[in-house]
Amino acid sequence: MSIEIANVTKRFGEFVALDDVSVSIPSGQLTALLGPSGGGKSTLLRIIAGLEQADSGRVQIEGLDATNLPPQRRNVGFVFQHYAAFKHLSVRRNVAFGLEIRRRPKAEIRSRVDDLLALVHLEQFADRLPSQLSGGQRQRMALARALAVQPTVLLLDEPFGALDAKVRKELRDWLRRLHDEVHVTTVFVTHDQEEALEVADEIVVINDGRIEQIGSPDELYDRPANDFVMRFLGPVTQLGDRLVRPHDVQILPADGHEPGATTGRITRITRVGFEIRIEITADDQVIAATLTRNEFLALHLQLDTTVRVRIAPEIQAGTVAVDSGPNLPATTAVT
Ligand SMILES: Nc1ncnc2c1ncn2[C@@H]1O[C@H](COP(=O)(O)OP(=O)(O)OP(=O)(O)O)[C@@H](O)[C@H]1O
Repeated sequence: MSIEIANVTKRFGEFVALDDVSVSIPSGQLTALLGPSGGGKSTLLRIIAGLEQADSGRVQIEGLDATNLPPQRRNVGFVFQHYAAFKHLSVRRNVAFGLEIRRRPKAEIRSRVDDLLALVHLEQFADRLPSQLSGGQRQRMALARALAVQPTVLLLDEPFGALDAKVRKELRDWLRRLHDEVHVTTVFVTHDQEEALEVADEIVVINDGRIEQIGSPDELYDRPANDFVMRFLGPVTQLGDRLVRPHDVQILPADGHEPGATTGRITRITRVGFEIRIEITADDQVIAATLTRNEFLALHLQLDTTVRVRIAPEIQAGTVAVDSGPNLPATTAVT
């Protein structure tokens, strides 16, 4: 294990930001800390970095007890959402900075910086100033700079958070490919479930200062530990007393005899790109289902059609019992 967090608690005044958190982050993987705003993700990352001290608990990095070490002795590299580059230095000098202050030989610095600029595809921008780069290019420069000193661990706090959706998506793919090349243990904070599901090897879901679940994207999506994780990772709907993904709701003709189905009436049909979203009202419950266009056409569904719905039998494992509270709106996702 590369990073071991044991029983870490952090308070800000009376407020408990992290409540007895323990997690092991494996070496060489890309791990996402995922959760809603204010849940404690950044605080945990900053405690790993040494930028914040835990009130109690321990932090080990590659076998080294880092609990009381200052950031510069932890051998971690970090990148934040708003990266503070040296404005008056070229891209090349920014990337070289950590090596220069460590007084590495000039030839070594030059060759390492060339390699890094190639890795982040910024070779042709080496002599520009940071202000002459796009936001995405600047974040790539920040990553190259963090990697320059060969950190044991790379910590990224919403590194693409300030960029527009398209650039975010490009950088996300690019981070995955970069990681496949470099394999440095990487922990990144995100509140975007799609980003975590797409990029991470492992996801730690943090909410309200506690860990809700740790697992691979598939484990979390297919076997959520609880109501919270299920809602946070994607749209859900309630069928009877179960939470289920709308695409796991099966719509059947009204005259069938399949077990476990509820009769209802179609009260809304919306087409969104390749999927058709259908609302079925059964008793007082509004159930959301999504179908592909072909499934929809095959079923000859229209407004007011009476149908029967059930959770597709093969996916019972991917549902959770509703914890408490009133009926949910048809589709909800915590954001
Ligand atoms: N220096 C501080 N002083 C007081 N409260 C703080 C401080 N830093 C964080 N907090 C509080 O601790 C809680 C957790 O903050 P943290 O930044 O870790 O959350 P987060 O999950 O990263 O959220 P976000 O995605 O919004 O950054 C928040 O309620 C925040 O207001």
